[in-house]
Amino acid sequence: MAAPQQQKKELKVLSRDDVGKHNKPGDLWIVIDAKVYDLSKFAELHPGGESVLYDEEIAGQDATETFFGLHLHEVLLRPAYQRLMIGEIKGEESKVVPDELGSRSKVPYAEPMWLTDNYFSPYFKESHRRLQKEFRAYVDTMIYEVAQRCEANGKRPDVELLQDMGKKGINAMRMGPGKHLHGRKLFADVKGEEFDYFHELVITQELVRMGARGFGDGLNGGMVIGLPPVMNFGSQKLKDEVIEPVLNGEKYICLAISEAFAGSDVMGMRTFAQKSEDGSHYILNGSKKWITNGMFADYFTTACKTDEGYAVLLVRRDFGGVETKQIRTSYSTTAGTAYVTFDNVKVPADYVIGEDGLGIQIVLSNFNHERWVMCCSTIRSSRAICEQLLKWSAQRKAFGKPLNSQAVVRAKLASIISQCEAAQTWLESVTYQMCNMTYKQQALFLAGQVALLKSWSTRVSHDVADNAVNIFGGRGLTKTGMGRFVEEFHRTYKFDAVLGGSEEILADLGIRQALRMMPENAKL
Ligand code: HEM
Repeated sequence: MAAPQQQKKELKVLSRDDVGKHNKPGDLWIVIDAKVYDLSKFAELHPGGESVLYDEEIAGQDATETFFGLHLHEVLLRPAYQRLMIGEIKGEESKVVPDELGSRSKVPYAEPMWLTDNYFSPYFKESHRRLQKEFRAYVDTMIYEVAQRCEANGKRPDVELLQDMGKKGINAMRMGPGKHLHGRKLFADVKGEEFDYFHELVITQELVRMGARGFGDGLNGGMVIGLPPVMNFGSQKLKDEVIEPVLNGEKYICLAISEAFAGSDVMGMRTFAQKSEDGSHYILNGSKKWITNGMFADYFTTACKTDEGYAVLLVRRDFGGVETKQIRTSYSTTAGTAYVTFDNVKVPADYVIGEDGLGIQIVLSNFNHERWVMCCSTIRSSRAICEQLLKWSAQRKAFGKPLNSQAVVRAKLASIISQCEAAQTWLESVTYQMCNMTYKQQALFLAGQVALLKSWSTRVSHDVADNAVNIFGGRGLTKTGMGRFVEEFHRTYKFDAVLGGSEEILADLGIRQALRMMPENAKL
């Protein structure tokens, strides 16, 4: 996960004896990793308290080991704390060097195998690798800080950022391969005609490394699931009105399917659209719940019942009668999760997406891809937590030894790392199938695979989150400091286990699909 970078500044060259003379209140220096910090004024502001700094093993001494047992290295890189650095110890070099922005981690298993030195992959070609490299640099330099800020203050992601992503073709790439990319200028000079699901996997997996789950969904999560019905089934008029403004970041869209009355059982929905006698419009009434980006969406891709069965309507906020209320979920309000009510909304008949009566097919056609995107993200987020654990268990000492010297800790690491590797390998194999199948074939042959993969991936996340908190201890339950990524993951991994079909429903779907395909001669 990226962090601010070290700034260059002129430092005094000092000896340990020089430092040792500054060891009391009002005159306090310490050494951390061969650098000298003047904490004289900071001591009383120190979030960990003043007294710990005056301990005789800390004040005027080398506090490296103690410091790294209690803080993330990024603390030292914050500009406010960089100013405390006044010197360096003569003849000594700092050992802890932060990863360059955009670089790959050298921690084993921190990157998927295809991205790790000395390993090979049949799937990822030069353009995937170029995209990964350039997009990681973009995420680290342009998105990371915004993500942390919005995750904390709950405000929607910066419109300027979404528009910049629009200009660079990133929003369009997040919609997956297709004609919408042909001839379009894309990020990292990827050719639209060559863009495949592995490019999309790269973008999705790079985005979630930030560890800010609410922000990740706020960052046009609604577009990823709400725009495909318009792109795949909408009339030319709707496509012309909606697609480009949404991809440019000028307008926002969300998918409004789930209700207080119906979650995974979409057919149980109650929102109803009554067609007018002259057929010119519908009157829509009902409510939708847990609608990602609903708070700031201009368009709502809305599933509802009609006299024909089910339909999907494109509802514009400015039709009137649409109200959105913020739902406070366990992740940040930056995702704009809304409770949406439609109160006698007059929807022109040409805002039906596809045909009235075919709503369920449209809704279902979107699910496979949506679930696959969730697999990409939950599997990569789990890996990012494994990286935190590998680092923490090497850095933290308990009972006089690093945590990783305990066999029980190593056994936990072995179990969750193996699961992450297996999940990524399955994901890449499914992705390869997607690259070689039509959308229809995917629905036929991969719905079960994707359902099982998603169901299992979130079981893996569950195991990772559970073990991560146990290894991090209280810090894994703390929103600031060393365990903040673990705390955030533990609080939010369940979103993937529930959204897009809950774990149990999807596991069952996977098996029902398999049973349907059982050969006749294998049935008793
Ligand atoms: C440049 C020097 C230091 C800076 C800038 C600094 C900064 C911080 C910050 C920002 C926190 C809040 C938690 C976090 O964000 O990680 C914290 C907590 C803490 N610090 Fe420091 N600190 C420094 C040195 C030290 C030293 C030398 C000690 C040695 C005892 C220490 C002991 C603690 C403790 C015990 C906590 C509470 C940790 C917890 O709740 O888990 N700090 N410090």
